[in-house]
Amino acid sequence: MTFCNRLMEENLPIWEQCLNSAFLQKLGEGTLPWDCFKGYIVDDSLYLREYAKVFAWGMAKAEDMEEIRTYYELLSFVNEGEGATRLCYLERFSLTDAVIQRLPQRPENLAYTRAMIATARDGAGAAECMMACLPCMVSYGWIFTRLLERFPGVGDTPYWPLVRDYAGAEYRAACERWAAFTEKICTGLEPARERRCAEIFRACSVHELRFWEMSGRPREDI
Ligand SMILES: Cc1ncc(CN)c(N)n1
Repeated sequence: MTFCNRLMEENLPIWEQCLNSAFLQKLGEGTLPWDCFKGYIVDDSLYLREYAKVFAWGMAKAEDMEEIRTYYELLSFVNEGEGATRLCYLERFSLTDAVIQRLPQRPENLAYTRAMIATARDGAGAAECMMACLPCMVSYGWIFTRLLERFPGVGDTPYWPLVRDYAGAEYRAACERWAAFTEKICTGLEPARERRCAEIFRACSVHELRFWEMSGRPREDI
């Protein structure tokens, strides 16, 4: 089994808990309070801004152009794809990106992005950087594919554009590319560094869970 497949398998119980969170279950059923969804979109837009900085650290420490191009591709996928859906939702909430950029991240969100940025900044190189950002990418692909299987009716809810982004073939193909790149840079790591990488992957999977739990509560400042 590849290193990435092993990490994903080990972290599936945490991703299951994400899928079973009140937020995602209600989203699938179409009963999620609009206020909670609004809070999620705002926090996630702030999260994606901070997430971009993880790649900046990756680029700053890169050893060759292929690595830089990979971070660049990841960043533009996140910015143009995920960012675009969030902008559409913000418009539906009569909010603008400029307004929400001044809002604080909620504590669970801040703890997550701080940990990711510190990992990429202080890590030895690409392996640690990818460990910090991979759970974000691949857990969403896994979760939303299962969500759509469990709740096919989600296609008739206002949450469909979000679900479609992550349950689709394009996102799956992108996750496979990123996992393949990660596999390449993690092949042959010495055991202590491999263990450290597995710890980062797990810690970020737990941060994902905390983010979903947080999203079950509405923000009070919008
Ligand atoms: C918190 C979080 N985690 C993951 C994703 C999907 N890249 C996201 N948009 N937000």
